[in-house]
Amino acid sequence: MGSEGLLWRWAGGPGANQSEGLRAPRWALPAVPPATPVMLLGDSGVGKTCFLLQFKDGAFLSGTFIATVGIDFRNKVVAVDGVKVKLQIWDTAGQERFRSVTHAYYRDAQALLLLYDITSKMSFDNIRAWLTEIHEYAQKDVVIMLLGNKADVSSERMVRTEDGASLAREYGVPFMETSAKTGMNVELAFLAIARELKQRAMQLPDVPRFQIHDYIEAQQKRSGCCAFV
Ligand SMILES: Nc1nc2c(ncn2[C@@H]2O[C@H](COP(=O)(O)OP(=O)(O)OP(=O)(O)O)[C@@H](O)[C@H]2O)c(=O)[nH]1
Repeated sequence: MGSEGLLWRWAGGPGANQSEGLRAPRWALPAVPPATPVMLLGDSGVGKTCFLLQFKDGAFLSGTFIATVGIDFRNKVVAVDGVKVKLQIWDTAGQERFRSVTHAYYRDAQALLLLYDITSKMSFDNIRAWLTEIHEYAQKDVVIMLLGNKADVSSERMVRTEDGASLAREYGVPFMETSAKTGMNVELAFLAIARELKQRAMQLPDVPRFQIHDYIEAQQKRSGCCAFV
């Protein structure tokens, strides 16, 4: 699959400081995009790459599972109330052996989509460990959303929707079940994040704060789909 590129600290990832790390030849440096970094996290196999590809290209690659190596990224521009927000979405490797690579990117991320697989109890049980890591490495005010992916495979469900919702409530983060295969709630997850980040950036003292939970619930009601926030 064509990738927009592996992300290197010197190669202009958002927040990347070019005095850090390796120096690349001038021709190899992409322009630094004015993009908002969003990171996909979760165990290997929960569907992070598919989730990103569904959002970016509206496609789902079934069949062979090719684990991500290190970290990869794609850009997508979304419109929030007529204002363009460029998301740079980092697809991280869920495998333990790449953890030290992904840790290096946490602090630059403005939003984190944390996925588990509703057919894998272990991926759900590991969410607490992921949240501990997030609190250790990410910015204090990073936007976090919990997503129970593969909701299309209901016959193999091992994690109840209520359990996902309850864990999200415990940590005070919004929650949705999603499917990278059917596209269910994929765009909504990114739009809610983009809206939250845009509102934060433009927050005026007298204007009430944007409520991401309310936004997701309203959008779900409008589409007649399944809100669990
Ligand atoms: N049915 C179904 N299968 C999915 C869904 N999302 C991903 N898959 C499948 O799950 C497997 C793993 O998907 P990936 O997107 O590669 O998983 P990942 O989280 O990126 O894995 P790492 O790169 O190792 O971290 C693949 O075989 C996908 O086809 C989904 O929403 N529904």
